[in-house]
Amino acid sequence: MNLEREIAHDLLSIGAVFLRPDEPFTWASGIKSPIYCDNRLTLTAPAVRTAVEKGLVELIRTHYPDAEVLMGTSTAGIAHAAIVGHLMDLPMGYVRSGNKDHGRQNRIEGRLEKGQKVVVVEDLISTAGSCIEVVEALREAGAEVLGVASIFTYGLQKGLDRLAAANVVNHSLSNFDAVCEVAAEEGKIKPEDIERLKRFRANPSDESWITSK
Ligand SMILES: O=P(O)(O)OC[C@H]1O[C@H](OP(=O)(O)OP(=O)(O)O)[C@H](O)[C@@H]1O
Ligand SMILES: O=C(O)c1cc(=O)[nH]c(=O)[nH]1
Repeated sequence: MNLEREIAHDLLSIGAVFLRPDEPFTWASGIKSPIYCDNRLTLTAPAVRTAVEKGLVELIRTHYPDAEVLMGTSTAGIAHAAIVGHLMDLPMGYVRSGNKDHGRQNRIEGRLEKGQKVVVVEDLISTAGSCIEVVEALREAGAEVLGVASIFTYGLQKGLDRLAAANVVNHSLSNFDAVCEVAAEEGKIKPEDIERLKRFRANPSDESWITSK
């Protein structure tokens, strides 16, 4: 099994992937979705957490060998950035969603020198809005952002277009297609629901999948 399928299997095995076409989730972007992938649950499942963090280490070594600092996205990316930073013996910090309104009023936490080569650690990419905001804050602070390392991506066209427009590279351990494939093989999803999921992924703003079965 390749890594994206192994991680898909791991996420499914701990119940981190919720398929609920009849009772849609609302994503951070406001999109109504038949699927929600809760990577936060990997933190409380040590065997899967180990697979995820080792995967992220390999991904960063392969795609961003010059990384000098890891920066987690708030909040779900922070723990992963901390664990991977520890495993790679790299400095780690995180980027808040906005400036803190007391203390040092930081948005970026941890020391960051101008010109340092940074990899952003994100748990999940839907529309890519969150990770692009983080990259922009880091660039504004003078960092050279090598790219994003994430656990899961939906591969939505909107996300891909936004990443390209912002000149941000992303590499993910697993993705929507791998989860659908493995879930179907393991009997964890009904064939008719796969069709609805695929229609959703092709065009999330067309909500006709909600009423059709
Ligand atoms: O690609 P996007 O459309 O930006 O969506 C993905 C983001 O949404 C989730 O975070 P959420 O806002 O739920 O906050 P959390 O990390 O604090 O749980 C997830 O952890 C990503 O950061
Ligand atoms: O876009 C989101 O908010 C989102 C989607 C998803 O599947 N999982 C998650 O944690 N956030």
